[in-house]
Amino acid sequence: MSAPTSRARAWRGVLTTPLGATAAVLLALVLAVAVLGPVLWTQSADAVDTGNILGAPSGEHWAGTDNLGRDIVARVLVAGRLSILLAFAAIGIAIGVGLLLGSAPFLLGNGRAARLVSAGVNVAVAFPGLLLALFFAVVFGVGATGAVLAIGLAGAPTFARLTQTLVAGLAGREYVAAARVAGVGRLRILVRHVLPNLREPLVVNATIGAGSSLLAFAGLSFLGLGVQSPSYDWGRLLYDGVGSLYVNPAAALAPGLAVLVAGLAFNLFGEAVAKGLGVTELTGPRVRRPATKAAPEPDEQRDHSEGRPSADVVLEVRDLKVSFAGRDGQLRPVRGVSFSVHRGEALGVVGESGSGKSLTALAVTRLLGDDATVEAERLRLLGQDLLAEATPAQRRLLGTSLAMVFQDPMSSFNPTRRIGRQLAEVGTEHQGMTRAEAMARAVDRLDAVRVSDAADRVRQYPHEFSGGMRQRAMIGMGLMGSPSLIVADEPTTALDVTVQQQVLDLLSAIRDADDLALVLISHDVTVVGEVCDRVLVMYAGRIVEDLATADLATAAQHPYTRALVAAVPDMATDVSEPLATIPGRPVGPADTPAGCAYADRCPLADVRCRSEEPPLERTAAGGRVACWHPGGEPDVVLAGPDLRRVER
Ligand SMILES: Nc1ncnc2c1ncn2[C@@H]1O[C@H](COP(=O)(O)OP(=O)(O)OP(=O)(O)O)[C@@H](O)[C@H]1O
Repeated sequence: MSAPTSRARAWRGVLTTPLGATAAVLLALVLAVAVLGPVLWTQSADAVDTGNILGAPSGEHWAGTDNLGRDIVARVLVAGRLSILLAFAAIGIAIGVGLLLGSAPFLLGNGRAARLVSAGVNVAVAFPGLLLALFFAVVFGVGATGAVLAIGLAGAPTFARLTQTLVAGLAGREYVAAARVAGVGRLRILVRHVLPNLREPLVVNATIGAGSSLLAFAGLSFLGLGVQSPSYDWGRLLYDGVGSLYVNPAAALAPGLAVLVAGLAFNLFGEAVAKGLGVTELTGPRVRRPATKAAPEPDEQRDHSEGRPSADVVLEVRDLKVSFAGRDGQLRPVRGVSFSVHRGEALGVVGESGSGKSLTALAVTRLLGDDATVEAERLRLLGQDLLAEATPAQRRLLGTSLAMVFQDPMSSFNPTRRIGRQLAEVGTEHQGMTRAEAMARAVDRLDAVRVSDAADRVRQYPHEFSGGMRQRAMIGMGLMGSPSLIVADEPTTALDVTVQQQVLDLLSAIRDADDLALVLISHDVTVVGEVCDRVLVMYAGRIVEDLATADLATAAQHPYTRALVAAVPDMATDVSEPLATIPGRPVGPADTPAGCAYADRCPLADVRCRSEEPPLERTAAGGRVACWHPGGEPDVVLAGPDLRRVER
């Protein structure tokens, strides 16, 4: 139970700082007055004394009396409850409307309607809050209800903007992506995975907002637009007190002081909590088919394993391109990638950072954001066209046939939900299971991925799992359905070496047991060599070589593949010598040259390499290579740190 404990510790930390302790005491006092005020002092607050009208402060009446001789201090104490309730109601409206508007872009799928809502919120945020409140106060009429609605609605844009920012941040988290892959609808993702994570920033901001609402009420009541007689809040008392300012200034001062103290208490407490808990937030891709179908299929578009029966094909990718609108024109980090993966096959994708491995995987799993344009001649999973708009059937197919394993097992799970419930969601969403059945399946799947004491573990939160266990649980989540394909993007990079091996062994075992297809993305040739049958080597958004893993060490044709392999130290590496590295830096999508993208780093490059891009052509060994000098002897420079460090 370390979550509640660490949370409790954080709260204790908040309360033991001078600022936190002062704010907490002040807030407790204010709330105590709100609760007890009307019970203890209503009688004296209502006691009319016509013999002491507008009396000056005295021992009996510390702040004097009002125009009916009633005790000002007692009235201020009684007014606390209404003032605070009104502020809470207004903040409730602001949060409710803010949540609706702020989550709308996520629910609307970031299309035109979503952009319209965002633009509306941005305009409203730019509008001065008090002016908005005045506008609404006039619209809703004079009185407490009008003031609550006015202040609530005027505060909504700020909360909408906050929610929008927080939701956008959480929408990029891997557990949200995992839920999307699992086909969970946007509304459900919002309710289950996104909103629970907004609790803390929202509570902190609501606390601060309550302080500001108190001030806003005082402002409206002061203008005569708030609470009307005979009811009274602090603002109303202020309004009445100002009328007799020259006779008894304390009549205005006392409610003013109450607003100040209560506002300060809420604001300080909110700030202290934000500081203590580390809350810093205060206050599907466009899929397009190519316009014209490429005429005859070039050799480049056919891949290595085309001889195999088509019924075996799990994933088929032809001429996949991913582009983004850059400041200086379009960027295309994936420039025409074609491959197929068959049942039972493990395909590795290697290449240095920025070569387009992850974008390729994300395009296949339809997890790219709205800013990406995906084009492909063909993109099919189990024969289903992934380029078509996602129908419920397609979402189900993606949810049950495709499992995605991400790099960081911590961010792959929603930290606020128990592991078991997160796994079980796949069962209840896609397989029509009851909660109990899905939970039983979750236990079984955790067992299958070798998580010990699975029956107990399902009740734990992600942070109670070790890194390796979380990654195994993530794989278990993929196995809740009956996947035909597992896409694992750097699944071991965040783990230590011994745990890495366990996860790789597990992936291999699962593939063997269920005859699954596996796409394993890694910058580490050794990892891929260990698990995969076939390797795609990517460079600057293209496949530069496609070969059997067995050929990696001895029969690679492309100088880049050879350099990658040569850069991996083995038992024969002389430890007194610097480790091999590839000279130069990989080219980015903005500076891809006209000829071969690797030419600047290639020891074999000649004039042709620098002017003409080599096509991906079939090799005698049955692979594919894109090089004008395949098989030429590369001259690997021995210097510098190892490849992994060069890449990062
Ligand atoms: N949203 C984006 N907008 C513009 N460029 C992008 C975007 N996402 C990725 N890129 C660029 O696309 C290129 C390929 O990125 P990708 O993440 O696929 O590389 P990678 O081979 O997986 O590298 P890594 O191992 O570091 O994850 C990079 O140069 C990256 O900067």
